[in-house]
Amino acid sequence: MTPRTLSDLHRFGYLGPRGTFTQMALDAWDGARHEEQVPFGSVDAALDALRSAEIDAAMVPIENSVEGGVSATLDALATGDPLVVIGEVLVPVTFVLCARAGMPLGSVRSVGTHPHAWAQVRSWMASHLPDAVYVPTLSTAASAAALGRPGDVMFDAGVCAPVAAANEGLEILAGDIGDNRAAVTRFVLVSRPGTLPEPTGADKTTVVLFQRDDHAGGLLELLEQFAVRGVNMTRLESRPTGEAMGSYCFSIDFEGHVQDARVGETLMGLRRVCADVRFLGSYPRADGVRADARLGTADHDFDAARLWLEQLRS
Ligand SMILES: O=C(O)C(=O)C[C@]1(C(=O)O)C=C[C@@H](O)C=C1
Repeated sequence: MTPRTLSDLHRFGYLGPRGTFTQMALDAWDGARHEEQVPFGSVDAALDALRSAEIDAAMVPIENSVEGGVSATLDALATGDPLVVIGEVLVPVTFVLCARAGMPLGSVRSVGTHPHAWAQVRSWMASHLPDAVYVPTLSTAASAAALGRPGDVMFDAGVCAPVAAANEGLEILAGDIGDNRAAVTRFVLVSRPGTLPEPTGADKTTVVLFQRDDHAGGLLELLEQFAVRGVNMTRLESRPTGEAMGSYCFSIDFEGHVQDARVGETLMGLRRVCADVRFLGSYPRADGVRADARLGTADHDFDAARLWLEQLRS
């Protein structure tokens, strides 16, 4: 397969409709700003379109600093035809409560928004609209779009980004209603295998690990592979495989690029002790933080050790 480069990507899917935080992430991605952007109703729909080559890449949410991992994304990446992460974007999230013109805050009886957004405004809702019924929507902007369409809606107000409310001509009933003002969501740009960004020295790698069997110290065995090679993990989540009660896989992000010796050695170690290792890509970190190799774990340390072994064997 001819490797694709980032400049070969022209059709970008995202969790829509327009005005989602995911679209903001896509706009923040340099290579996508002036390319075709295609909204999808769900993360699954965007990733299915990517797998069937309808689009070249998809921007999807993966992790929020308050609410944690986005299960729909983690599960869709852990199963099905392989996809790879080729970049990440961090977006600060601020929410507004909006409604059609003429709806006073005191009359709001029901609120629609994405479950991740609802979790981030729970305290505000408890103190300002304690009796409001929550109605889940497929994204924050989907709640604004429903309010903006003529006809009946299932809820009186929506929680979304200010831009989504503005797009639909809605009134802001309250601004900046997030319980944590520093909330940030992390988005990943996903593509089909064949696109591997070059190492930058400030990279991350994502994998999903499937254990061989359930035994005492099984997770420790996996973690040791990282520890002994000085590889720092930045996210670790267990997700049910769906096969049986108690059957879990581990979704992990860690510092470094597959081209780094210590990352390569870690992946080989994991491959030996796991039933399966799904490689989900190496890509530049959005925060640009460089990982310093611990003493004895730099590329030249691994080269020197390999040379030494070769000499012993000859
Ligand atoms: O609904 C949106 O606007 C999204 O982009 C999704 C999403 C998420 O899945 O976490 C993104 C950011 C916010 O944390 C809330 C919702």
